[in-house]
Amino acid sequence: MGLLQLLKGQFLCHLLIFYVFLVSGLLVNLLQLCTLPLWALNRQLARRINCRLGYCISSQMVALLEWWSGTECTLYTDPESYPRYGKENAIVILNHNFEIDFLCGWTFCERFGVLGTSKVMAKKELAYVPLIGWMWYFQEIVFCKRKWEEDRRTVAKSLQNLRDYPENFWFLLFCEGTRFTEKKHKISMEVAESKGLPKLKHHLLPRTKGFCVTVQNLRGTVTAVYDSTLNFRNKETPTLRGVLSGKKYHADLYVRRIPLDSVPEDEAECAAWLHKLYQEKDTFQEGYTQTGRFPGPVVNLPRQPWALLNWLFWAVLVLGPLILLLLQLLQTGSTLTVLCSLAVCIAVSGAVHWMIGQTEINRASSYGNKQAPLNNN
Ligand SMILES: CC/C=C\C/C=C\C/C=C\C/C=C\C/C=C\C/C=C\CCC(=O)SCCNC(=O)CCNC(=O)[C@H](O)C(C)(C)COP(=O)(O)OP(=O)(O)OC[C@H]1O[C@@H](n2cnc3c(N)ncnc32)[C@H](O)[C@@H]1OP(=O)(O)O
Ligand SMILES: CCCCCCCCCCCCCCCC(=O)OC[C@@H](O)COP(=O)(O)O
Repeated sequence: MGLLQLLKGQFLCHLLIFYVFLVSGLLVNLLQLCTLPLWALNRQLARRINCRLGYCISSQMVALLEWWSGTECTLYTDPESYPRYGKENAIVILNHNFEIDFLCGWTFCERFGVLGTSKVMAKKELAYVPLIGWMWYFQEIVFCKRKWEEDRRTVAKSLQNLRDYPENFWFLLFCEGTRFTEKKHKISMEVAESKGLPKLKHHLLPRTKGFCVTVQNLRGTVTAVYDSTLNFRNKETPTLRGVLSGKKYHADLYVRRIPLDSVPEDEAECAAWLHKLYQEKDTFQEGYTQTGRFPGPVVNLPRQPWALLNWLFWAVLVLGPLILLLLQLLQTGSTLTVLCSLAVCIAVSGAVHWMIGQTEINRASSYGNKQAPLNNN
């Protein structure tokens, strides 16, 4: 093991990375808060500023994946569709099997220049995650409670807001609604059976309402659906803790561009269209399991330096004062101040632990663990 690899496993390094993330993230959140009056004066400018501020936070996680862990991301897609990526508004549909799938999604956003504007239909609980959740508020992320009676109005309203968004965006939907577990899979396949739908091997049965309401509200704004299927080489199950410890993974993403015009307008037909899409996705996953690759040619997509440069900028800005403070502490600090500093370190590492915990499947919600009543329209 090289020295660098040894360093990457050290707790102190993790603490420093998280310190930069935490302090810069709080500064960015504060700047975002300062843009509040601007929303009333010039909404489009406020949005553009918040995209860039949000980028300062999310790209740190991308830098962690691309530059710290060295994870490689390979894109399988049709070369004719490729030039459109990042140059149009799109709804992205992704399987939800991995703890870092959102991070791989962000990496692709970064490579196509839409990281700052990337959107997702996220569970409401994530709105309260410090830094990321707060940043999302200013990025006009669509939150749902996964209770259709409550979501149908709020989700449609948030989607309507995106209709005059000033920059190209990708709107991510994990239609399965929750991460894949064996138990959730078994239950959702019982639902599939009761609805007379074919069983899926690698996916949960998709929840169709969020997709249909998205298509309804973003028709005319979004031009395509990017049907994306993610998998990792060597049957790896990547984790954010692994990434933080410098473990290198290899992600493969298969993307099909489907013009939005070919998605039916009628709700029942739209739902049936989505079920059929998931049956096809299941075939691609099965193919990957058998052959270790997706169909279609590979597009070479090198990582960009911007995420790393952004991290270096914030590191210089916030680590400088920390080093000065620590030196002062060593020279003049009483036992009490040294103990207080230790307590701060422990609090910071507790915060890391809690935030990373949000990504862990073994701490996933119980959503999908029991059959919701059928026909809850
Ligand atoms: C070129 C490169 C391309 C791509 C790059 C890839 C990606 C990059 C893109 C963007 C990146 C952006 C951001 C990423 C960063 C971070 C994201 C991180 C995390 C956020 C993700 C989440 O939080 S996921 C959870 C929240 N989201 C969702 O749930 C969305 C999907 N859900 C829905 O659509 C739901 O319908 C709903 C939420 C709108 C409403 O929920 P509710 O529970 O009320 O659902 P339903 O009404 O749909 O449920 C009842 C129907 O479901 C049937 N049923 C009952 N039990 C089950 C069961 N166990 N399993 C399946 N189905 C079940 C029931 O029969 C009802 O059926 P109907 O036929 O009546 O609908
Ligand atoms: C650069 C330093 C990085 C330090 C680590 C910071 C960690 C912050 C991570 C917080 C990001 C949280 C995003 C989690 C997304 C996610 O995976 O949500 C799951 C939901 O879809 C479904 O939830 P569930 O029903 O529970 O499966």
